[in-house]
Amino acid sequence: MDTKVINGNRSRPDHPPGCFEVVKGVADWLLSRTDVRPRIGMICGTGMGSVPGMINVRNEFAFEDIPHFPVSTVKGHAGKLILGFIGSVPVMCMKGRAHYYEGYDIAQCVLPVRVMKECGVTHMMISNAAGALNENFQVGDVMIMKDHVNFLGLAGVNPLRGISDDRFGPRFLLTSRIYDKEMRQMAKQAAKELGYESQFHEGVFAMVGGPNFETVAECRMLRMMGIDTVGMSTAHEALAGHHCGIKVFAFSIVTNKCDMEYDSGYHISHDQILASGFRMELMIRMWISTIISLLSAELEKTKS
Ligand SMILES: O=P(O)(O)O[C@H]1O[C@H](CO)[C@@H](O)[C@H]1O
Ligand SMILES: Nc1nc2[nH]cnc2c(=O)[nH]1
Repeated sequence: MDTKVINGNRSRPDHPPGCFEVVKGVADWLLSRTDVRPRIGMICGTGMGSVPGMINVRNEFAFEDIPHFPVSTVKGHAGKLILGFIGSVPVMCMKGRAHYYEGYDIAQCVLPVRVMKECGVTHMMISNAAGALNENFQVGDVMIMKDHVNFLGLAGVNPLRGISDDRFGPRFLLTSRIYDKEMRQMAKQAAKELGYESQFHEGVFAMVGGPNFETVAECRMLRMMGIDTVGMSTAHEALAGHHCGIKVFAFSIVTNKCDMEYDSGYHISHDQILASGFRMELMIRMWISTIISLLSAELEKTKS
């Protein structure tokens, strides 16, 4: 595969970014450079930059050095793909992600998820920094995603749009059970074992296009719709993962509350969001390693 193509101009009409040949080519490129055969795929979002520190690293690649990979331009997203082990579990972990608002096609945004699948990933853990709409959520809390409202997907900005290739998954996909029940159960059990229960919730996330934060009217509308947290990532990745048969687990770290009142003097910035995330990293690391040790028994059972 040609690795010298420049990011942002890497697709050809006969090889669109989401096509199977490109995805397989990227997976083969990676697998030929590592001995790790990953089972868990991780996407670490804003504020989770040090979470991959728990990995016993075997190989690390900058996104820009991986053919076709979308490169993150957002502060706090290192743009590194790590292959290694958490305990005895082989993992593939993205330290940062590229977002739709950075200008990528939605199919390019989910290319790493499909590459994970082709590399052997069976379970995925995705994080996002999000604003809380639910009045009971506090900054520093975590919300396990039970479901999502994908505003982009509903409007047709959907990674499943375009030529349908059965090697990924079906044309028409059932999405009422995207977030794996067993993994959510393990995550709740892990929070309980660690004594974190009071900070953990389960709820509904909304993905919006960004990059602006929401108006007061938008926040009120989202809350009226029953949405608990809002962010600018994850739903498309979860959708692509579910589509290709990966078991998906995702969570929001609550980095801010949303602005529900006019003239409230409310202020939020990406730097504040990053700082809120950093404060939660130790807790998240403990929690994730507990989930992975609970998951490792299931992974053993399905070892090829
Ligand atoms: O979704 P992640 O990558 O965690 O990042 C969230 O934080 C950024 C805003 O501060 C946005 O990119 C939003 O999507
Ligand atoms: N859209 C959106 N994304 C976020 N990411 C972190 N906080 C927020 C927020 O309040 N809104």
